Amino acid sequence: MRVLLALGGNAMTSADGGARPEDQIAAASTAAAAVADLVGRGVDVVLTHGNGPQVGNLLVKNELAAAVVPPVPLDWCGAQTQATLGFVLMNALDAALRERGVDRRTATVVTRTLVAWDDPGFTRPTKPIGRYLPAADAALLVEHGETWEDRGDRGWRRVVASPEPLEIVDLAAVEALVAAGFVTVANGGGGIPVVVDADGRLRGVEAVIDKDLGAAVLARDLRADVLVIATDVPNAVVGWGTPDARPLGQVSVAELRGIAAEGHFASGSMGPKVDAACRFVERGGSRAVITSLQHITDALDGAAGTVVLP
Ligand SMILES: Nc1ncnc2c1ncn2[C@@H]1O[C@H](COP(=O)(O)OP(=O)(O)O)[C@@H](O)[C@H]1O
Ligand SMILES: NC(=O)OP(=O)(O)O
Repeated sequence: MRVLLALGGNAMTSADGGARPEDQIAAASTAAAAVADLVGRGVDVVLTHGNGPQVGNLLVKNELAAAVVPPVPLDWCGAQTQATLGFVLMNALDAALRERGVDRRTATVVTRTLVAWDDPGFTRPTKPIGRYLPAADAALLVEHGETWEDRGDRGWRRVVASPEPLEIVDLAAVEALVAAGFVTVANGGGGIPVVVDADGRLRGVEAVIDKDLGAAVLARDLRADVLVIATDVPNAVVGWGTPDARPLGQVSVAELRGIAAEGHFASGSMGPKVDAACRFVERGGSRAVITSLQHITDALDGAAGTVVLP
């Protein structure tokens, strides 16, 4: 069985959202243990990951240091997060595989994803990145031209352009590594967004793709049997935050689309996960799962998580 496992930003930082190197190394180690268990059971795992906290933090560093060293654009920051998180994940995976006596190598592909130059996402920022701030601090940055959004209890968060992922440019490289037996990390942060210029060249664009929507494209193109979206909650929940909250177990894609249309899944968090799971199944995937890292093995056995079926 081939599984495309998408690790959320929450699986790559500490429980309180900490993104210090030690937080990320510890979180990667927890995620790697779950992945190595699956690989040890004979599951063919391809990994992708979020980069929202990390890419937002890098952007801030660039902006603060702009008077001293040349700042780099957001797509460069995205590429840097793929490399850094790939490196952290490979170290963690190598150790977890070795501890279990599983003889598999790891690799990371710096992956570009094609987007349309005229995607409406470029004019209407929707992707939350970086740290949370109190409303008053966010208001100061809005005065400087940034777009910030109220994200509820945790505060305000910067939002940036997030175009639709159309095609994984480096799919062949990912396929070659997977076929050669590497546990492969690819398309981190949904892929580095690129457009085709008039002269046919690829050029990076300043945006952050939603990693769950990118994962749905990669899972389809790798002909994965299952897309697993790992986050910090065991299920997608109908009536989230209300006394009538009800975790979803097995659900058909048509039923889940109907529930989503009623507004049960927040944009920028559970909304894109549900959309990605539905897209994968609608495009021929046999199963998509939304659950927490702790439950992925049970979820693959159909005993946990929100399992989306045709
Ligand atoms: N209907 C819902 N069911 C479950 N979780 C929800 C729902 N609506 C919003 N959420 C929030 O979505 C979060 C997961 O999304 P997100 O924080 O973007 O995850 P990740 O960083 O792991 O990709 C949960 O922690 C929860 O707070
Ligand atoms: N690129 C992206 O969707 O990252 P997060 O999952 O960390 O928000």
